[in-house]
Amino acid sequence: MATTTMTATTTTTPRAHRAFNASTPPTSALPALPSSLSGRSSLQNPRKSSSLLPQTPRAASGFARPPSIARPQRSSIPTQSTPVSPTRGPPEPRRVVSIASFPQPPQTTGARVTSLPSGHIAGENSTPSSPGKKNRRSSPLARSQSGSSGSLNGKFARDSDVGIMSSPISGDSLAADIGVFSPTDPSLSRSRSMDNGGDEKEGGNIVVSVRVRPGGSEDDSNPDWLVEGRSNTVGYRGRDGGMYEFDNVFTQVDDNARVYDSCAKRLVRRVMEGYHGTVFAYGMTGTGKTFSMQGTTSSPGVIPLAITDIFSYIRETPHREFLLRVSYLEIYNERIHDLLASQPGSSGFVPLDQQTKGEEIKLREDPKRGVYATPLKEEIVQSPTQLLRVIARGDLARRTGSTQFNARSSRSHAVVQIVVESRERINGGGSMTDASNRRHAVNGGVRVSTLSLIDLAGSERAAENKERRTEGAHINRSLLTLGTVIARLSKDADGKDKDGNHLPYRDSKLTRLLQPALSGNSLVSILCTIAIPQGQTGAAMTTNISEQLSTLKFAARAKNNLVSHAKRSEESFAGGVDAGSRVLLERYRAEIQELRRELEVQKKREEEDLREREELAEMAERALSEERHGEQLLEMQLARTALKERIEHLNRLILCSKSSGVNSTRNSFMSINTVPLHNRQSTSSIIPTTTPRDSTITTATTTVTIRDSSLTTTSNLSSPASSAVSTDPETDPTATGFATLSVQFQALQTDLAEKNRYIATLEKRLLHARRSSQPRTSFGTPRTSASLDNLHHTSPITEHRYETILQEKDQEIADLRARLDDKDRMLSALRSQVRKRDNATDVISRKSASNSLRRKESAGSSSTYGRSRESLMEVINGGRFERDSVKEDIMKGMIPLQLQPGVVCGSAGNSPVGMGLGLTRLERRDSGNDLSEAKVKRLERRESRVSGGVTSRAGSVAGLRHGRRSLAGTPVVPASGSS
Ligand SMILES: Nc1ncnc2c1ncn2[C@@H]1O[C@H](COP(=O)(O)OP(=O)(O)OP(=O)(O)O)[C@@H](O)[C@H]1O
Repeated sequence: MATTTMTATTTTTPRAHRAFNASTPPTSALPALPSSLSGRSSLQNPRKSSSLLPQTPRAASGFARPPSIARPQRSSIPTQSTPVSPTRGPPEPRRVVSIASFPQPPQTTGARVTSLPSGHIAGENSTPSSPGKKNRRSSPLARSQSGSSGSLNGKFARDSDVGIMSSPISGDSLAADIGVFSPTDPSLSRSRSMDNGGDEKEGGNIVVSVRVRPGGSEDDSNPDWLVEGRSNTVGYRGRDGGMYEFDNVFTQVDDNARVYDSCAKRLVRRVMEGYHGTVFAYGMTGTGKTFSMQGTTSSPGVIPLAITDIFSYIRETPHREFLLRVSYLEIYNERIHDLLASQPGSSGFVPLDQQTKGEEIKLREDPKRGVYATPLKEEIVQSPTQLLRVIARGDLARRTGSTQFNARSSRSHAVVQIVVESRERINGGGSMTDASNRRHAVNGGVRVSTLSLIDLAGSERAAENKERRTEGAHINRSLLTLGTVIARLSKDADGKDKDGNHLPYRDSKLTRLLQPALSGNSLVSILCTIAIPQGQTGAAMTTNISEQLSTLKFAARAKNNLVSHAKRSEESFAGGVDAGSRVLLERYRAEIQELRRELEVQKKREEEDLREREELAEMAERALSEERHGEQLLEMQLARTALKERIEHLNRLILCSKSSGVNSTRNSFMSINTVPLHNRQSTSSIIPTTTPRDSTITTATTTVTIRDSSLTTTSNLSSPASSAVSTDPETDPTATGFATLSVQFQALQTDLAEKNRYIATLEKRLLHARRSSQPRTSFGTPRTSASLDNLHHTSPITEHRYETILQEKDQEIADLRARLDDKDRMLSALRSQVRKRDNATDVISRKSASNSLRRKESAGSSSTYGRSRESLMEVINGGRFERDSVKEDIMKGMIPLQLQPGVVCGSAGNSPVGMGLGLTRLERRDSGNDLSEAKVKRLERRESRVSGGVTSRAGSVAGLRHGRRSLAGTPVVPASGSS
């Protein structure tokens, strides 16, 4: 942005003490507050402690008060030296530099407005004085003059640090030509009272400072001006000039941090303690008011630094709780606008003609609140960042425009008001965010204080632009009113002029708004900004110098006339707080308590709800678990039943395999086999568990036994003697064998039916188990599925058990099926045997008939024998055997002949095969088979021989006899012998 000649050439920007970023406020601890203003040593300021600085001698006391501001008093400079404060320790040795030693100004002083008289401004032989600010404050000019020899040496001394060429002037001439306006001793004493922390004293709460803006050129010097930061003096040697002393004089090199520390920091702290405070910047346009109040990112001004300090104070004061609210207004053309309510443009700078005017704010007066603007938006802020953002928003809405001296001139008075409410806390040490600490906060009074930070619009004498002129007129009028009010203020007449007349606060909105501060209810810090005129000539220079002098005079009046008897604000208590009270802290506290109560109620309600929900969930869970339990019970029952049945079944099997008499004796065999299988359970209880493999073996054994029984029947074929017996079931062992087979058959039938039933039951249950588990895994509702999942996931053992049971069932079914097959085979074998038995019976009966016939024939008739033989062969070959298999078996000798159990015979006519008594199992003998074959062949051969010759007939008969004897059980005699 372009600047005017005054600003565009600025090259030396003071460096900030600390970096500052509005978006990221410093969080680190701020430097400790100075204990008192007077306590600051000049050593803290490098500039002031610089040995290069021209040192002014100290005066013992201040100046006498000038009779009028318009005409500064001439040299009534005391000569005694400055007393050393006992509290400050030994004074710092100072190099006394007389202003007379300054180099002479150039002779061509066209730029200088006035001709300064020659002479010394400071004595060379001044005594060292304390560097303390307090001492320095006490009439620097007086000090300088008291230390001087009374005359200026005619030389100019260059204050290299300040950059001001000072003209050597005599004290008298200085007194005559420079308007020396100094706050007199009484006001200084009041200033000191604030420095010492005496907050109840009448004076001392007004701080007036002057800041000199750096010039545009490298050589900021102007021999007509004296700016003495060390002695807080500023003077002009020209016409209407004078030397002024203030609480603070900031030179061109002083930065914003130093300005804040010296003129606002303590005031801010006092505000936090409950005092009202006002800081405002006054000066001609372009002299650095906004720069001082707002600052820049690299050099934050009074407002951001105050905000930082406010929050630092809150952090450091745990025994109180605070509430901050901020408002931001501007007085533009004598109208008040709420800068927080207006909507600025998206860009930072909004031209005046584009800016919308917000609702006009009226000023009201209240005995408690004083003068206040309404309606005004107040925002409650909780952090420095938030507060800075709010103010930055207001800055964007502020009216600015270009003036001759400032490209972006503030065309309005801007007032930031920060209301601080605070209240003591009973437990002091806790955190504000700690709920328990907040709960224990004492219900004490709330203290309300206001910090007003005001950036006034700059006064401007001449403006070319009409709009600027209008604005300037308003600005100037309000500033004039302000000056008038301050000029007419009387320390002794409370809020009235010395004649007792009311002060014209109402003549402008600015003075109206500042009334509480100006009338003494507030601590006040006034920062007046000036710029040493440079590069101007003629009327412009004259005007400019006049403006700067006017500012100095204003500052001098303020310092001289302003009175503050600010008291710490009273605490207002909760009892008196109504809904419209300003004490928001109390209202909020009440609201918070109310909300907390509501929260408690809500919490209780939620807890009840939760409890109810939990109960419901518990019930539902219980129902679900009952259902699940029922299912589990059912499954367990099924499993148990299946297991029981399996045990029973196994027991049954065991009993079968373990029956002691089954394989030992015939009787036991018979007794076992005659007892139906299903009735054997009574003896099973004593038998331990066995395996299915055992049962299979047992079954196989049984099968063999049955086969043995069938052999009995077959053996009867060649035993005519026993055939008669065998027809009698009571006595004939063969008949007994038939009965056994029949009983066995029945028992097996029964067992088979039982097994079938058992298999059917198992299959049914298996089907049921699969059906009940299938929907849960694939088609079940989410809940059922979930319950199954629960079952599965929470009980893998159960799942595994079911798997095992199912596998066992399958295995069992397979076993049973295998056994069934065995039974089937047994049955078919039995059936086959039964049929064979029937056939055999038939054959035996036929054989008996044949034998009787042969006996008849053997009595002497060969024809009879021939018929008998034929009939035998007919029996054998004539197809009277119903089944070829039996015939073949007999023919091949596959079925050993057994007359009775235990007796095995070979074929007739051959050597005896052997006798085995007590054998229950007959094994096939190949020799026997061979014998049968041989026998048949022999018979065939003999048959051919019979047909061929008689001699062979006798042998055949003998053979037959032998065969009959064999069948009768007689010892076998070799056939050859008989023949
Ligand atoms: N101490 C300083 N150091 C560096 N630059 C400064 C200083 N004071 C003022 N300036 C610069 O001078 C210009 C004008 O300053 P500023 O806007 O603060 O003046 P002002 O008094 O507020 O003017 P107006 O009354 O017109 O608003 C700005 O560019 C600012 O940066």
